[in-house]
Amino acid sequence: MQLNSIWTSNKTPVIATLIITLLVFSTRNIGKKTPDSLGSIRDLKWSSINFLHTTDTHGWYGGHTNQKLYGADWGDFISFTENMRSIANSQNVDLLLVDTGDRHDGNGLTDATVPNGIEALPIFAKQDYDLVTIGNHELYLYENSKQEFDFIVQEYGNNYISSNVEYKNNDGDFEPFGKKYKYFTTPNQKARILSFAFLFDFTRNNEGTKVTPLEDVIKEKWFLETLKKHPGQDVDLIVVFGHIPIAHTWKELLVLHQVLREYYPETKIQYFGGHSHIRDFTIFDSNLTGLQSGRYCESVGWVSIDLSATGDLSPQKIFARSYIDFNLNSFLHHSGQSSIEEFETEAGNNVTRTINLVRNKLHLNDVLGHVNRNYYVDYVPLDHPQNLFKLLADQVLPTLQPTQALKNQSDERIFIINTGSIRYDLYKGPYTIDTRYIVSPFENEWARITLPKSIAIRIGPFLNKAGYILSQDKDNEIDNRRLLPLHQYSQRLKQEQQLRAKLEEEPEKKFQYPAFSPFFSQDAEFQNEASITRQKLSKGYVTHDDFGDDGDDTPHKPVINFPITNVVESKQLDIETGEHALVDVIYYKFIEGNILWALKHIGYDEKVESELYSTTYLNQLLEVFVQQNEI
Ligand SMILES: O=c1ccn([C@@H]2O[C@H](COP(=O)(O)O)[C@@H](O)[C@H]2O)c(=O)[nH]1
Ligand SMILES: [Zn+2]
Ligand SMILES: [Zn+2]
Repeated sequence: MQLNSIWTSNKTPVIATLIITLLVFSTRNIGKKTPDSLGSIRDLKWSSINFLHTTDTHGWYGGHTNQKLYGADWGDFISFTENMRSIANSQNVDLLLVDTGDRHDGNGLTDATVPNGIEALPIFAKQDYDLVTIGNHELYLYENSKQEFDFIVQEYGNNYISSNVEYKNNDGDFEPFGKKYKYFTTPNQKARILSFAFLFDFTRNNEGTKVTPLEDVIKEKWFLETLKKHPGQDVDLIVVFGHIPIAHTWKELLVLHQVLREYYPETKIQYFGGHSHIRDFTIFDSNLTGLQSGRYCESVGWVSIDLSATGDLSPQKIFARSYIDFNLNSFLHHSGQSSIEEFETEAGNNVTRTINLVRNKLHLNDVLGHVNRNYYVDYVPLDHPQNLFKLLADQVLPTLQPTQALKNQSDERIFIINTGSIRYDLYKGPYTIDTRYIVSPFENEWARITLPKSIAIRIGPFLNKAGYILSQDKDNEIDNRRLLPLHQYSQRLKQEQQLRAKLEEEPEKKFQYPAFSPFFSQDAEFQNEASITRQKLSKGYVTHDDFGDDGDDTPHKPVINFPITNVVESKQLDIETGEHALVDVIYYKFIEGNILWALKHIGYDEKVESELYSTTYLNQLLEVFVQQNEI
């Protein structure tokens, strides 16, 4: 495909798109990995410099085996990027690949091994990234940090950047994961790029590592000297890519923005973010935008920047963004290929083969049980019968028994789990070894404290009242942000409110905005008419960002994310006993700091000592439950 036709792609006739789509469907092999929707795909806008971005992959390199919408695997992604690089080279523009961390925890491919990641990281590293950095999931366990330092940093060499995370070497000294920054020239356009990479202010890293908050780094000598060494006239673009949300509500990049603009008042700057698992694009100023590209190999982010654009322009004239669904329909479309044979590359196919071998070796498809219907993290409200937390709280957690004899065991128990410990929906169908890690990969043991009932019942509500952004208690180093899956605070909620408001303001547009979920509206008429207008679309991301709502490469019926609380409780209490009765409070050891923080703020001054309650991980408990019950 000629780049010219891509540049003018907005004018591409619908018929051409349909022909390509039909061709795509008629090719061998592809059906099993492509979504059923025949909806048209919005083209990418290419420019002088272009980026493909992944983040928070969490080991999903085998693709989503039961969701065709995200059915491509890492081998397909490698074929895609090879195709895209060819387009870029043929048009003498640049294409750079960026990843912003979190490669562990969330899929059998990474977590069913000891140490976790030992099979998945070499697969990830087959992708030829230009810029790679670290996420918090590379830092919980020392063994993962060591893999990162010994393997990923070595694999990517000068392309691995971390401006604020360090590793303790054999001499006991801290040295950066990779380089602290990179200044380089792009191969085709010869653009001069200065690049930094930051992790958010993460405090639960293992002792073999060190995270310096961004707010401190920007005062450090090396950082300021680097800015001075590369003044504005020597820099065509600054790229800051990091494991930090790009949302306006997140302070760190705003702080960085102030400093960068002092030194580079007019230089074009692009942020790439991560961690909160959403698609998002934000405008910081007319020459600075941020892109965030979702999670779990559901999305590949795209941003293109016109480096030649000068003058007082709106950011829309300089930057363009897209969120590409991680499937072969999208990959073929954007690479301009009409058949799988043309699209696939040798390197991509080799990686697909390796993934299949590893999945078989790890028995990820082995069936352990069966689930009769879907259970969702947040596509339904917390009290809905198909809410996964409701299933856990009502039925699964009460089956947990202590793994050892405990003194003074109470018949009354309250279980508290942080909702962030559940990573993904539980789908109808076979419950496999893979499912075990997809739903909850963490190997968190359970702790118990015994408290008067009047106190015990206040912990959960107190933690749920603690806000997300403002909940840090620096004195105690407690950060309640960790309790909740961050996408709950995503742009999506804000945007949905905007959409609702829009519907109210412009009732005539009502049916242009489909219902957000089957549970959103009680209005049957709305449901029926909306479903007529969207019958051709599959359910998926509908992203509303600072550039509007046309960023998703594939139009979808939107899903809603209902608000969920920081923690969910399961209570086994006796209404006959009084407020002084002793209750066992059982929680993951992982959130003990938060529990003690809540007790302190509730005003409970007694000394509390926790004991090990159980070594049965939540995913083991769930697995036995699925095997023994019809759910
Ligand atoms: O052992 C653990 C480690 C982490 N969590 C939860 O995970 C999320 C953070 O994941 P991101 O992918 O970085 O967003 C956070 O909510 C932690 O509480 C856990 O539950 N157990
Ligand atoms: Zn993540
Ligand atoms: Zn993260």
